[in-house]
Amino acid sequence: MSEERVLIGIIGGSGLYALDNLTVLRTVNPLTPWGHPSAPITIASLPSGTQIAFLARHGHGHTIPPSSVPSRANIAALKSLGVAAIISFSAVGSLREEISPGSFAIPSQIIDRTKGVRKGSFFEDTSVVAHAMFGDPFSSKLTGWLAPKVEKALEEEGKGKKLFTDKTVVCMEGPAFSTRAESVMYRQWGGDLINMSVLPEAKLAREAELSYALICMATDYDSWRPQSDAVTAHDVFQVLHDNSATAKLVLSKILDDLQADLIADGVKESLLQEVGGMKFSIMPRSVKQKQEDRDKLAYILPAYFSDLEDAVNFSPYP
Ligand SMILES: CSC[C@H]1O[C@H](OP(=O)(O)O)[C@H](O)[C@@H]1O
Ligand SMILES: Nc1ncnc2[nH]cnc12
Repeated sequence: MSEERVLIGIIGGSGLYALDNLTVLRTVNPLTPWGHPSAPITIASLPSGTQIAFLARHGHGHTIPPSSVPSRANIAALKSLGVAAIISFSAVGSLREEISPGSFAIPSQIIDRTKGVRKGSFFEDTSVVAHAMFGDPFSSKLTGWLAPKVEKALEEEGKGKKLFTDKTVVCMEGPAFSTRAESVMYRQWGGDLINMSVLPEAKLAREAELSYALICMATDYDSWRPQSDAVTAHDVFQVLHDNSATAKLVLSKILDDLQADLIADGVKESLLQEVGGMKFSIMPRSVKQKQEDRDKLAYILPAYFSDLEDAVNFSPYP
């Protein structure tokens, strides 16, 4: 398959609305069966020629609150462009003293504290039932690949920012921040970080068989520290700017390597381990499944739902 396919998707969260020093090739705004993404997606090229797709989760100008992010359209749109791996960024609160604001973290687990108001599955409202495997909600191969590279990039930046791995992120509904009691409770539950964005994004990436990793940038200590004021949006904004500069630097140092490893022979067994993962998650075909629903799902999973011959030849691998 052509190396020009856009394999890497970047989702920018609060404070990360665009990437610098890239050549913008075009912007696209695919109309998916779940609507348009949060914002037009920028297809940009690194100096090496590596192309990436960048999407601002909250829209340009940050107009979309966490509960209203069109995550299904976002993931479906990235998949439609040929993206195979997503690196998603999130501004998070820290639930641990050692994860000071400015620190970076790549979590391995999620605790779901959203309230059921977000559409959380591509299969919702269809006649097709599926249960994605989600015990390990992030791509362990992609997070394992990222960790040493991000750590090295942070060291090279020289600002003393640390990277934490194997952490648990609590995803709350918002938009108000947690109460002090909730914040203390999340710590007791084993939460290390807190945001409002990783769900259903991570679940949808899994359903679309995309490798997905989250890079968290701590902006505050949430509200569990008895001696400190409870978090405010102002606290978050103060740290966002510096964090997003670091995120851009990290990306500039790792994207070419990621592209190379995604297209390297044999890597499909590792970095893209999610491909094929839905095979045993979807209930067997039944006459009760509506054709229109199968057609809709073919947008993200052509290998299982497209009745066209093309589907046989569709390769999710680069
Ligand atoms: C601006 S504070 C709360 C807001 O920030 C985080 O956004 P994102 O994950 O997109 O960086 C958090 O999840 C909340 O949506
Ligand atoms: N304390 C916090 N709670 C939820 N989301 C956040 N994003 C940044 N800080 C946060």
